[in-house]
Amino acid sequence: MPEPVFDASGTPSHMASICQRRYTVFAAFSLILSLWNSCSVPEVMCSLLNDTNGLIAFKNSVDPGKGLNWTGTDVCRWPGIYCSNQTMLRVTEIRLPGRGLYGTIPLGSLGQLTELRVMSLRSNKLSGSLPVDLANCSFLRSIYLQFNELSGLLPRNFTQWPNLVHVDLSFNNFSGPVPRSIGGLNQLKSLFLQGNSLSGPLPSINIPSLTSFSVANNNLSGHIPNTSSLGGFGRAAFSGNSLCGFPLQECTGETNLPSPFQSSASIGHHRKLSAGAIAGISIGGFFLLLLLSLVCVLLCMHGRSTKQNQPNPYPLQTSDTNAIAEGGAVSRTENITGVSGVASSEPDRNKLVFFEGSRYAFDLEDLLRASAEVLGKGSVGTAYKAILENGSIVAVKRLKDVNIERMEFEQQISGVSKLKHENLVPLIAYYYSREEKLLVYEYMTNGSLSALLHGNKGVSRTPLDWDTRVKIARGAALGIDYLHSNGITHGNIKSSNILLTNNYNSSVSDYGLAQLVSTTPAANRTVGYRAPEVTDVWKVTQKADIYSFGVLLLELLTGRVPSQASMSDKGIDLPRWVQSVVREEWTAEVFDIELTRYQDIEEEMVQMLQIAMACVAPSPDQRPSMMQVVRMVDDLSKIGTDQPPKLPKGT
Ligand SMILES: Nc1ncnc2c1ncn2[C@@H]1O[C@H](COP(=O)(O)OP(=O)(O)OP(=O)(O)O)[C@@H](O)[C@H]1O
Repeated sequence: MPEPVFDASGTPSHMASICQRRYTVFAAFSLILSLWNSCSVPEVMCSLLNDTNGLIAFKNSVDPGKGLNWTGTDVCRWPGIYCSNQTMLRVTEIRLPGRGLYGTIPLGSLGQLTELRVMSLRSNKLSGSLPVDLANCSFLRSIYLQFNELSGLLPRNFTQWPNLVHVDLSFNNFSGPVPRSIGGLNQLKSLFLQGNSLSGPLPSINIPSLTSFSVANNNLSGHIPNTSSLGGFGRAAFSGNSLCGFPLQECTGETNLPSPFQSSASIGHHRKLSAGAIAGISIGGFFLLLLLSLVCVLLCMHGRSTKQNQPNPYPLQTSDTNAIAEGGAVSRTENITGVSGVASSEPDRNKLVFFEGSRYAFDLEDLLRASAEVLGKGSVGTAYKAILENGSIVAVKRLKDVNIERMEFEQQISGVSKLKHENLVPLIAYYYSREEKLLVYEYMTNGSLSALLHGNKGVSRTPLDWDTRVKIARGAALGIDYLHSNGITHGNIKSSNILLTNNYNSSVSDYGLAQLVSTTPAANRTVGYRAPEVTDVWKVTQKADIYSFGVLLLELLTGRVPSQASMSDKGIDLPRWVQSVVREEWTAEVFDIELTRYQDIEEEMVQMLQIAMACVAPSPDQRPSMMQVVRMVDDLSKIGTDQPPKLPKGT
């Protein structure tokens, strides 16, 4: 029975047990070496020496910056190395995610850890191919090597690790075929190979235990094998390849048929092209290019003259980046709304209706003169950031497809305007005309939680620390609880609808819109947050909101994007994935790599995970109410007490 990673106090439990039964194996490293050389000691000691030597070889190769603080003679005390007394204190786990490891895993290193169960080296910069002697680690259950720069072929014979349960090799540079032998891993629960350069057909994988799977964004081609275990995974698991068949589009003609023979045939054909043919193609290509350039130049010249003569009434819709780059005020006839100062025939076309207690003082004219940039396009319309001449900044949501009469619109919006809470984005004003419906909100300076978590993954990224994540979760929970206690269902809880101020106070946006735009088709709404019982996206219950909030908590904990409706899907089914993870011994693997830098947060993270899992319970009745969620988050965060902030490790 595998041990849990954390015990009740949040301390790694195997570490605790190891500490109890730890014995000093060797007095000094020199002694280790002399023992190794003579090897007249019992076999277990030799094996332990192999572990030590293997780890030293690994460190020497991948830790040039000497970031691994592996000192002392007892490998079981080295950070990231775990032993088990069940295996006579042999190394059973190596967990070094995000430790800046760099270089290749050499032969004679990890391949010496013959009792290894868990190899977690994700999010490093490991490169080169996997050493063949990893075959010696025949007890391996979990391999996490995602987000490295590993390359070469995948091991041909995966059945050399018959106990494998979790394999994540995603986001590396592996090439060549997906080995058929994977199909023989009958305990496998998760297989992630997405984001590599794997090619050829997808072999038949029929493993009943498989619950998580992706081969997206490789170069695979041909039919998706029609097996019962692959049939349950959505399109996103296969997208970004040249695959066809369920759940992607049907295979048509020869183009989608398994390709190894086709491609080798066509390569052969290319090789046989004569020099004359090549010259002909080159000359033809040159003239075609010349012709295309000419057409482009003519089109550009024509475009410019048209622009000068005819003002575009919707500049931000058609050329967002130009509008931002030009940065100028939008003129009266070229404005956010598209409402020309002279075009509308409605008597109160200029009326921007402010709600009671608004601290803003501007009218439609001012809004039309504001400079604007597109914040994003959502399912109900486009959102703009508008900077008014008096310096005020507001967010303007230009609703599309609102087909209700003025009176009904005003009634609905007046109800929405009465919802006032520090964790709701304040609605300031609205505008209604036959052509345009606008909602004006307070602008939230720190953008959305989605952008904060998933945007800017470059070196300039500021990590989102644990306390801030808890603060954001709590604010969002309070906002949703306020809506629920007023009988309102949000219907679209997701990270792009949680907006943040400078101090990371979080507010819920887009509340009360479901009623306004009920006629809008909602095909492109995000599905990753949708509760399983919801079949009509506009008819959601408060319990479905709680499910969505649970997914949002999982997003905060894992840093992963929940699966999207769109085909450019980077996400996964978060509740399903996390469930499969926590059933195993590797709870620690779910947490965002960014969080591993902070001290003393394991217990809180595990508690937050429990709250999230309660929220995403498949049955609505089993989910807590939002008020209970707020209480649980409060218990966990103890916000307002004198808790010191969580510091990065090593400080
Ligand atoms: N008041 C605001 N302050 C700052 N940014 C905002 C504001 N309102 C919306 N945004 C940002 O504008 C973008 C578009 O928002 P919008 O609500 O129109 O679409 P969405 O949230 O992406 O999708 P959906 O329509 O399904 O809610 C999002 O990135 C959102 O974070």
